[in-house]
Amino acid sequence: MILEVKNGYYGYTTDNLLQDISFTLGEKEIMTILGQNGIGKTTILKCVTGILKWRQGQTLINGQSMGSSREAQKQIPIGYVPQAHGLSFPYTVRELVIMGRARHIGLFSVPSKKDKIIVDQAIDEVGITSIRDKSCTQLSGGQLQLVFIARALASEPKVLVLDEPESHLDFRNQFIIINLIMRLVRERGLSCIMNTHYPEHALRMSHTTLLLGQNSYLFGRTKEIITEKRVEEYFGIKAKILPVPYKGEEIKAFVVLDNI
Ligand SMILES: Nc1ncnc2c1ncn2[C@@H]1O[C@H](COP(=O)(O)OP(=O)(O)OP(=O)(O)O)[C@@H](O)[C@H]1O
Repeated sequence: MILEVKNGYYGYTTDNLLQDISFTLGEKEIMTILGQNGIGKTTILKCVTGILKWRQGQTLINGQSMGSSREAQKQIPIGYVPQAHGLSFPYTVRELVIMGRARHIGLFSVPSKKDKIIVDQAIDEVGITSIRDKSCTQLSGGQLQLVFIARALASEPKVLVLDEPESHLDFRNQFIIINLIMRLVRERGLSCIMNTHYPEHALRMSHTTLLLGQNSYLFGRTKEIITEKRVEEYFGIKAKILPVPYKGEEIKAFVVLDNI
């Protein structure tokens, strides 16, 4: 196990938004977090990455508390990909990705040759070399999402944390992002935590799922968590989940029947 959250509580007011959240993330595992708008998915990611501090409970990295051990953070660096909104400052793609090297570059230093190689590798890995000198203000939503993923990769993370990376993208681009994340886990050996609004994406790509409800949550193997009954209970949606054989594997098709 590479990362663990133990009994996490968080609230923006005196009330707790998140209560007693616990889960584990294994090596080369993808975990998805599902739940309705405003339920607390982004807040969980911010607490996991240390942007927000758990009110109670903790994030453990390799068994060590992340808050108290800088060594643990160095051993298992976390790359964060926030929800991609448009940028108002016209950085080029390469300039934005170089920002991912911030923790490796001294305060008054300039990027080294090694930094630049790692940045170009990250740009290449997500397939945006042809636009690397373009201004980020001129990119499509899908391209900008790839730039944010490249920026996180440039930090050489062991764990990638992504906030709804496929939201606001068209059908094909959603799938390109999903495939990219699955490839990064397979080939780079990363582990990944990802928020999504799509149960079918969770079924397709994740090993484990945290299903967040108003005052409760479920965590476990994705195929055991995302069932027709749970989708009805947590989303108010009647759906069928059907097995579809493809390339020697079984993909789960998700068919929405009705809302209730
Ligand atoms: N900085 C903040 N200060 C006060 N309340 C906040 C803050 N950020 C988020 N909230 C509130 O906390 C709740 C959870 O927000 P969060 O963004 O974690 O939800 P989410 O599940 O990620 O939503 P979505 O699916 O719409 O992105 C919401 O009611 C939101 O309004």
